Amino acid sequence: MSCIPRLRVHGLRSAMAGPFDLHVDAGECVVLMGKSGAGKTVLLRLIADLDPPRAGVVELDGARRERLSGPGWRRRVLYQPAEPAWWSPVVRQHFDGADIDRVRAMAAALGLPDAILDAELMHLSTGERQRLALVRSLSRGPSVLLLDEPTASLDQASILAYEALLAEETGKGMAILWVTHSREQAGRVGHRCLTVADRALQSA
Ligand SMILES: Nc1ncnc2c1ncn2[C@@H]1O[C@H](COP(=O)(O)OP(=O)(O)OP(=O)(O)O)[C@@H](O)[C@H]1O
Repeated sequence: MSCIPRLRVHGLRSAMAGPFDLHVDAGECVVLMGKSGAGKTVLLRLIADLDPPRAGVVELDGARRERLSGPGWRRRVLYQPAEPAWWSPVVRQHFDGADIDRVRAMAAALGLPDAILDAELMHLSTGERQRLALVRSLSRGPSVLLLDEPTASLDQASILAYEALLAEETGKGMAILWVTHSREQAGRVGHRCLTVADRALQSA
């Protein structure tokens, strides 16, 4: 088995945050916790190359981020914000090019009806949109998924289904960095837990 981590972050900093050093192995789920305003979203956005880093290295399977285009990197290292964006009125329009049978299966696993693909986003609940955001993320086959409080609007049964679907994906090798405020959730899903404070990682 390779000892190169799926995701390696070394000395990553922006003008106002860091340095951050961490790694996530293939098939691993690392939980990020910390007070509101601690810098968790800032870290995920730096890793996804959505905000410009001032220094540091980010590698995917040993290859530096600079070797890929920005969009190419973000397809492999996919950031799912706490409030995911939708750019077309109908759900199905966000799944162009996706394996629609797999999309249907994932939606069903999250308790969403088949007909939801033809629904208008403005008619869906926050929790339905939050579950669809995960289906959309997974349908793109990322190597690393950066999840920012992804289950904040869900009931307990939906949360457990959401976690189970992600456990299947880590079982196939996907790596996850998962921001949550729930200690119970961290205990269920996290192989390891890191804490962010004052816009930097706290040492364990
Ligand atoms: N682009 C920016 N420029 C300046 N300050 C920023 C920027 N983005 C975030 N911040 C600040 O950095 C701090 C950390 O924000 P961040 O969104 O990472 O917090 P968080 O840990 O994700 O909090 P929460 O749990 O509430 O989502 C906050 O004080 C925020 O105002």
